[in-house]
Amino acid sequence: MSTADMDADIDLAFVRSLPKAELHVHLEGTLEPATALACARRNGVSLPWGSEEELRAAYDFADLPAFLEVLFRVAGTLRQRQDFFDLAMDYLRHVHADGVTRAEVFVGSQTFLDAGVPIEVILDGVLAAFREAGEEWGIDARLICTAQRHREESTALELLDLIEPWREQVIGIGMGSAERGNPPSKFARFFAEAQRRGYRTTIHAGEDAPASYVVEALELGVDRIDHGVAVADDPALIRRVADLGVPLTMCPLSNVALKVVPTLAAHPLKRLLDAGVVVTLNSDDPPFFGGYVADNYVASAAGLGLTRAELTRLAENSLASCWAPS
Ligand SMILES: Nc1ncnc2[nH]cnc12
Ligand SMILES: [Zn+2]
Repeated sequence: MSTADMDADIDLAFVRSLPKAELHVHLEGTLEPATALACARRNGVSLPWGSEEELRAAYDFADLPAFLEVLFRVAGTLRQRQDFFDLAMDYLRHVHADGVTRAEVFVGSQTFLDAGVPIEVILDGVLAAFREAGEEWGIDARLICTAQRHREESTALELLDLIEPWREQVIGIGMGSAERGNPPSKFARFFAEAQRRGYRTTIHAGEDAPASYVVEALELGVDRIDHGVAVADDPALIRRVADLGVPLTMCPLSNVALKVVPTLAAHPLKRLLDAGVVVTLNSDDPPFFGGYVADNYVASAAGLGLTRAELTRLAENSLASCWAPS
């Protein structure tokens, strides 16, 4: 069998056999439609979708803001410690089967705090699941607390104070939500304060906004960039990101679903990988975008003609880019 033939049959089993880290996944974005509806019933939360079919039909997004509207609504069904525990266990069970040995998971607490859920219900539920999954499956799951950039910087700083009692159990601070109009520089004090407190930092940049947002993110001294698709538009920035070795946590299925790129074949991840950028593959919000982390590897391989060697490199990059002490 020629090398080309061997690479043509890349399948889920091969991808799952590669040890890998998932570095870009939002816990609330792992909520499956059936679970969301069950949580809504149990917690007395009303949703505009009455059935799983109706909810799945809503997963057709014009862009990032349209997706965020649905995500925040669906995430609002999570209210109890058990909801957070079960959600984290379900996600970790799935990605353990995908070959994930380390998961660094975003939790966007502000959505839940708005609904009156106490911070300890969120964090203790999630952290208990991380411990149990570690004991049960040997997976190393860690928590990254994220702030939402559509809010004022003061609210992000308040979040840092709120999570202070969990400082030793939170490995990093991130930032998501509506990118355009909310540039990284808006949160300069927040990221400086997070770094002063000893956290690693990461920020969504260059997903729904131009390369200049990634430049601003680099100025904040973040350790990783989430997405970074727009890096590909600027040759000087490609070189800079490659030279700095700042990893990009890319999410190809998310980028297609949110119309960041028209098709997987048009995704710049292979071009960036070829240019020496530390590219990693991740799922973002798996049930919303049609796939978990291994599905992102398989779909990218099919769309871009990635070889087994390239997929192996992407998996190796993910482990090298995680925040475990080396
Ligand atoms: N793709 C994404 N971009 C920004 N914020 C998010 N929150 C969850 N998914 C997100
Ligand atoms: Zn994301």
